[in-house]
Amino acid sequence: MAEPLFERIALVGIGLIGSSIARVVRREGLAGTIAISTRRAETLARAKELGLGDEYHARATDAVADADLVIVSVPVGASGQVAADIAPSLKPGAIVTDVGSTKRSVIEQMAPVLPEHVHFIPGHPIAGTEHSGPDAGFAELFEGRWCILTPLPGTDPQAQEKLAQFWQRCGSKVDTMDPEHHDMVLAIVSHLPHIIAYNIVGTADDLETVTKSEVIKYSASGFRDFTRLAASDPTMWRDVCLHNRDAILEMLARFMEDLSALQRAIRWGDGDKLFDLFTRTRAIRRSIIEAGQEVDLPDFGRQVVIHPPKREED
Ligand SMILES: NC(=O)C1=CN([C@@H]2O[C@H](COP(=O)(O)OP(=O)(O)OC[C@H]3O[C@@H](n4cnc5c(N)ncnc54)[C@H](O)[C@@H]3O)[C@@H](O)[C@H]2O)C=CC1
Ligand SMILES: O=C(O)C(=O)Cc1ccc(O)cc1
Repeated sequence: MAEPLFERIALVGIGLIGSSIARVVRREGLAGTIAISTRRAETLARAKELGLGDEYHARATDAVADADLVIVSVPVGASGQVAADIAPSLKPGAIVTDVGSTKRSVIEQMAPVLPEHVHFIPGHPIAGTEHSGPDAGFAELFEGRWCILTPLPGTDPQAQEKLAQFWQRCGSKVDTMDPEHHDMVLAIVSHLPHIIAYNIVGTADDLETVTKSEVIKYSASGFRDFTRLAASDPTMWRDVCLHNRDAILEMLARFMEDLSALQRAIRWGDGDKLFDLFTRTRAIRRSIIEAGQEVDLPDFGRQVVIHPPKREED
């Protein structure tokens, strides 16, 4: 087993992401000690039952005391409160990071309350599922997935390099990005798809002419894919919507304009327009597969079917 990267890692929040980190840290021997803390006593007890760490603390201050790396894995709306709680107990020189799906808001909440003597380096593993809680995590979650760091100006390059190494040893590829740009990119590739999924499943649920049992019975795979996303954690996604408001509204405006154009093409029978758009979007799917970015979700055993190129006359 390689040398641990950190003497003591503290995990604040032990849901899907926190528990996946705990599992991979244990598997790869990345920490001398894993100290866990979370808000609810039952979740902490479950983490202990699952043997996710070495120490379990009701108070986050006790978990982070003397930690070299602190990872905050809570819904983004709780980041400021957690940062304020742990601030007085952080060791000088410790690296403090997070995994939140939005970055500008997390920085605005955490940076002002963290002491100057720690290295605060925000992060976001682009890896997850629709499940939540400590039972949902798995050590392979980050394998081959990107982790984006959004360091603040003046960040210590050695601390940044050490955090990048940490994520690489968890199996991730690491990129750095400006927080505003991160929030724009994620708004289109992750936040909007979830919002659209919540919306379409809600629309189906509200229909009077098609019954709920018909929706369940006849749901084609397209609709089923939406129901997976729409089963994601409500607290987490409420917070993402509220904390990446501007970028999401910008992308939603673009989306609705394009949807109106699509609606017009359908209304006026503009087959060429529909065909052109569908051809262009199909190429994006191919690029994702070629770039090796398609994920096989272990709990679904979903297989990727790559269709042969479509003939002109089809
Ligand atoms: N679920 C996903 O697919 C992904 C989630 N993320 C981000 O990771 C973070 C955590 O998400 P999950 O692990 O999925 O959520 P989760 O719901 O599975 O776990 C959240 C954890 O935070 C704790 N918590 C909640 N409020 C707290 C508070 N005020 N103080 C202390 N602990 C608190 C909960 O007890 C739980 O242990 C979120 O910021 C989310 O945006 C990032 C990538 C993927
Ligand atoms: O389950 C899915 O399809 C996801 O998109 C997971 C996910 C959710 C939130 C993130 O910030 C990153 C990844």
